[in-house]
Amino acid sequence: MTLSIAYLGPVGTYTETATLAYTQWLQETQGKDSILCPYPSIAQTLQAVATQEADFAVVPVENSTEGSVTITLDTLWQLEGLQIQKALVLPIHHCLLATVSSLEEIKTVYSHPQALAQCQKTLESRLPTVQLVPTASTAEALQSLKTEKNSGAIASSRASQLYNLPILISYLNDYPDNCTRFWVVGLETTTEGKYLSLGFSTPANEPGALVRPLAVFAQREINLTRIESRPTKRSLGEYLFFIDIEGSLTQSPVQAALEELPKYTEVLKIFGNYDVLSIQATGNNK
Ligand SMILES: O=C(O)C(=O)Cc1ccccc1
Repeated sequence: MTLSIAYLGPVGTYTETATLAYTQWLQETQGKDSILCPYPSIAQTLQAVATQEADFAVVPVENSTEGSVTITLDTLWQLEGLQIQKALVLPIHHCLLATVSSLEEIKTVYSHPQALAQCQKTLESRLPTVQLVPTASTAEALQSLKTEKNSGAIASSRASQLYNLPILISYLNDYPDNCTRFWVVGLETTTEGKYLSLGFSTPANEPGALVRPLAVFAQREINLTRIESRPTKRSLGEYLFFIDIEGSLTQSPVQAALEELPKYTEVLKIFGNYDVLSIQATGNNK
């Protein structure tokens, strides 16, 4: 059976690069074939799995420079039954693509908001007067280069090759170790792996409301690797908390912590237990 994998398209996005590395891993370790299905937004990519249009979705979740991709956290919270199957870490190396030959000719730069943010200092110093315009993905930004002469787009060198567009600046990142973590999401419940992600709301806005659920892990020497808050969207100042821990559902301290956690949470969602696949930056996947 060929697996279908939804990703933020079109062809040439960083998410596609991460997805291709995952399909290669699926082929090499499990002998499974897969096809890639591009979607126009991260929310639609995740919905494709929730509605069983696709078997898996690959979505960006966090960047080392810019932090969380909030639409991924919000959509994962809203949709029922999604489970993280794996995390993928991809080094991100941004380029400025343009058809004009000098920087002075560029009036507008298009890209995904994460890419614009990851290059903001460099843009400020090298292109201080340009207008920055967000697009649904880095590859989507390349459409503007066709229609608008004085425009540039931030995308990968792979996208430059695929769309046959010249690179005007080959290194645009503010920070050299710029990496993005992606999650592979499916419907199958996951029960083992090095990391576990969960989200919860707290029953009351009172002293200790957050420390109590966190202490459940600390008391058992379970390490937290990340915490992120998001508004509940019900009222100002009310939050959901997303946490990642180091641990597997096969370990009894983790099982005990998860049994105790409902005492101190209002809604609790376990998003999955998974391992990480680090993707090397090569000529093919940059
Ligand atoms: O727009 C893309 O290419 C994406 O895959 C989203 C993204 C943007 C910037 C860094 C990592 C992922």
